[in-house]
Amino acid sequence: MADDQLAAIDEVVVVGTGFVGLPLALMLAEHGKQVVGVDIDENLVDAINDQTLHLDEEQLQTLVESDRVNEHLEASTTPRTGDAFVVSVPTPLDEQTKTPDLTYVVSAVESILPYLEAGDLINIESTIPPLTCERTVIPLIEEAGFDVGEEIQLAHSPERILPGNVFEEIVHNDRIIGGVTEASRRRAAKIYEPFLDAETYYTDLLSAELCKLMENTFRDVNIALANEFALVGEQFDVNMNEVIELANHHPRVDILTPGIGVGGHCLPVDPWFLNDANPEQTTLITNARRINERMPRVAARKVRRAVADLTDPHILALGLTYKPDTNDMRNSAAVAVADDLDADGYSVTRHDRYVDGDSYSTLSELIEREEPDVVLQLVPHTETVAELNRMYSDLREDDVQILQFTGEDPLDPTQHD
Ligand SMILES: NC(=O)c1ccc[n+]([C@@H]2O[C@H](COP(=O)([O-])OP(=O)(O)OC[C@H]3O[C@@H](n4cnc5c(N)ncnc54)[C@H](O)[C@@H]3O)[C@@H](O)[C@H]2O)c1
Ligand SMILES: CC(=O)N[C@@H]1[C@@H](OP(=O)(O)OP(=O)(O)OC[C@H]2O[C@@H](n3ccc(=O)[nH]c3=O)[C@H](O)[C@@H]2O)O[C@H](CO)[C@@H](O)[C@@H]1O
Repeated sequence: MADDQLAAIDEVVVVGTGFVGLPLALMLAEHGKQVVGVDIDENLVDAINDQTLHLDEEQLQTLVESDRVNEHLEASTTPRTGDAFVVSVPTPLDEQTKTPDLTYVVSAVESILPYLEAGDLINIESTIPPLTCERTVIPLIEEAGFDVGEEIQLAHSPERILPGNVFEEIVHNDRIIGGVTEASRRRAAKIYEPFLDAETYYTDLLSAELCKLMENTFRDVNIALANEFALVGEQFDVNMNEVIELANHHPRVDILTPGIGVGGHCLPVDPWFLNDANPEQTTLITNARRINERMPRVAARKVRRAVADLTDPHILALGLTYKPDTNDMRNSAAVAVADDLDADGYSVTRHDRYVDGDSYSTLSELIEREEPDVVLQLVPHTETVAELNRMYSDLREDDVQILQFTGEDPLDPTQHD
């Protein structure tokens, strides 16, 4: 079937309006689609409808406040009918068993079923384990009496946006669309057509599921390699970042940056989905995970060593997010480092202006209030780094030790004393 013979997509129901679903809903509404954003979080639904959301990317915030978006986007706690349903709900990891938790996907698909009509499209954007569409999603739709592929089109287009650069990436990242049929994937592409300025690649459902998991596993394993290099470097007392930079001058070498650990919603989670699918063949992947999970303990050890000469130091920990210039604390290595020091009996006070808003006005005011012996910068938020830079000499005069995991070697807190 030629693309122009596929039924139009005018009304889109986005189920799960969090980090992934909301930007899509905003983009579609801005481009004139009639969008219903469904979420079980009533506060979020109200905030979307009242336009009182605060997003940390300027262009997304502009969309939240746009009249056009307001006219075309309505949030609701229950689905409605529509031409296409996009599922963007969480797919967390059961921390005990390291297995995927599909309960949100199941309840989201179940919530759509009463509103489904022959001719509709369901597109899963959530990151899902291999064969989730075939073994979980398709049976749910078929139990509701629909023939998947004939009456209901099904696609999986995993989201690839990078937190911190969502507006740019939602438009310019190439899209992978797996479909149960050719018509399903081509029709799913129509969802993105209004704003996508990138290539679309078509495949089957399973390949799309695997592709997303492989992308994040690739990054996680490569960060683990950088971290392992940093651990090797420890014994030689060399700055491994400099060595990595030298190695990266090789035309086929591109080593990533070692750090205090790998956080976020995706990299610490998705590799386990592959492990769950095939435990025997994923030993490199799980070893890499374990290395990355170990890094906060390594970082805490470095801090302990750096403050060993101080008696009962009061440590002011700055930065609690999983990476700089975001307010997202999910699986944050910085929190794990602070927890480790806490558990060891250190007095640690934590602050992150990206997370706790106006808990302090200026860093100097906070330092005056807390009177720390050590300022430990765990996350290099641009603003915090600039503030600390300005305060170096004053802090040194007051005998405050400054440790920053942003120095030349990210695993060795640069000491200014
Ligand atoms: N955060 C990222 O960087 C990112 C990037 C790419 C892909 N992903 C994947 O996208 C999916 C969503 O992640 P996220 O970061 O947007 O999560 P999120 O927690 O920010 O948002 C998910 C939303 O779904 C809502 N929800 C849960 N169950 C629901 C239901 N049954 N019906 C309606 N709403 C429901 C929640 O209330 C929440 O608002 C996950 O599979 C994730 O792995 C995330
Ligand atoms: C393949 C890929 O790119 N996927 C991205 C990723 O987004 P993310 O924000 O989770 O990714 P990162 O920015 O890599 O950060 C993760 C953690 O790794 C630490 N880190 C990073 C680089 C490094 O050299 N050394 C490090 O130590 C960093 O501090 C942080 O804690 O998953 C999203 C959801 O699936 C994707 O959509 C998105 O495309």
